[in-house]
Amino acid sequence: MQSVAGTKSAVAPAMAARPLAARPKAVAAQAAIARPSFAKRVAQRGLKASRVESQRVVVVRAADDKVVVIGLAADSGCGKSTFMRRVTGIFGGEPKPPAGGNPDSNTLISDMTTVICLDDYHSLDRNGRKEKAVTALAPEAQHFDLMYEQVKALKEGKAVQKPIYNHVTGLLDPPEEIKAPKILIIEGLHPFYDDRVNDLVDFRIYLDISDEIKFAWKIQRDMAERGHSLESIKASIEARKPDFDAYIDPQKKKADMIIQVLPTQLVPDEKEGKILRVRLIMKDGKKLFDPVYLFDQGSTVSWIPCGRKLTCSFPGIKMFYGPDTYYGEEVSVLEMDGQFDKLEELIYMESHLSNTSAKFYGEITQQMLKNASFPGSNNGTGLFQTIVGLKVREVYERITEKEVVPV
Ligand SMILES: Nc1ncnc2c1ncn2[C@@H]1O[C@H](COP(=O)(O)OP(=O)(O)OP(=O)(O)O)[C@@H](O)[C@H]1O
Ligand SMILES: O=C(CO)[C@H](O)[C@H](O)COP(=O)(O)O
Repeated sequence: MQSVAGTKSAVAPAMAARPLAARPKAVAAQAAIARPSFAKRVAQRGLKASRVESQRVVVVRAADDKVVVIGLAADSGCGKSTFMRRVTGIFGGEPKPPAGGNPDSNTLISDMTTVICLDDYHSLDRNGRKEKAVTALAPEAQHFDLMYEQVKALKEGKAVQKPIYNHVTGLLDPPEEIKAPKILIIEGLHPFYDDRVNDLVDFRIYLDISDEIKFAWKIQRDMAERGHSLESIKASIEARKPDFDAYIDPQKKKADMIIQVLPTQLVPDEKEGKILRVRLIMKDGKKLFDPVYLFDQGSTVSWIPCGRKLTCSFPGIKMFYGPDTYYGEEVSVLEMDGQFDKLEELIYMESHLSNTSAKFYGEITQQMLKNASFPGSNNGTGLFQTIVGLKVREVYERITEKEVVPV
């Protein structure tokens, strides 16, 4: 079966839904010429027409079969797990590892989504990396051929036997069966590194955490929760840095949306990562989603929402929105510096945002309140992760032409 869902020429739903009579005459004429063979193909394969394009008909798989692939790239310890909980929560169901499987599985399955961790495609286990003196970020420590074959197979609706990298033992465990979900999320270090894998991804997200903040979060987790020493955390960050710069960071250029987390500008020399300046960088002109805007699309807006309608203690909140360029591409940027005092008052800010992909007034605030215990819920990380989660839903709906009922 053919699929155009992974290409940039993916069908615009508005066009697909447009009746022939409403289309320009020349296009309708081409459609008439193309119709017999097309109808034959539809009958033979159970396909449906989606677009008539200059003398040829592009056919997509029946909407029921489509697997939408979402990629999330970030370094370790940058909040991927938290982000995934926010995204999958939008689709409902509790994400769980495959039932009855390996207790150290990295996979999370819920009603509509399956999240696979690309660490499972490490070709070298912990000992192998030590022997070859390479980090887990190096391309030679990944099995990109298998990653490509399996993501492709899942996208085609087939089940795969995916390896498991066991983070407890540092070994590669026997594989687990993964069935094709509606939404496949591939998260990890290299979702966009290999062009073949990258081309299979419908929507690309990159979490860009600045060194200072990454360090603060790592200390918080690895010292407090995993008993590592400050020195060992510093050494591990330093050891990974050259490969991070060479292989992981450049992937952000390919992302559709980037969540950039920086130290605040509201408090001079705040380095503990308690108050954050978070930027949502959204590529313009994409067919599968619309960038969010504040007040007026395309304008440059600075806004301090604190006052009678939004309670702010020191240092307050500063919002920014405007057009920009990112590695030579046009983007829209939405920025939030500071943090909320009362999460329920977020509704005030939400009411000034447009193109959020929320299905009802207050959906963002509702999601944020539901996940209030997650890290980052009082700042731009939680807010923008929630918005990106709604964009994942929008992308899914545009590709499949199916509506997701909000949970
Ligand atoms: N938005 C946030 N604000 C504050 N702290 C955060 C935020 N997101 C994550 N953290 C902290 O950073 C640490 C790492 O987060 P998390 O485990 O979600 O990252 P990860 O990318 O999934 O890591 P890994 O790939 O190593 O498993 C956690 O201790 C978490 O509390
Ligand atoms: O970058 C990582 C995860 O994203 C890990 O460092 C990598 O997967 C190796 O894991 P471990 O340190 O458990 O052997």
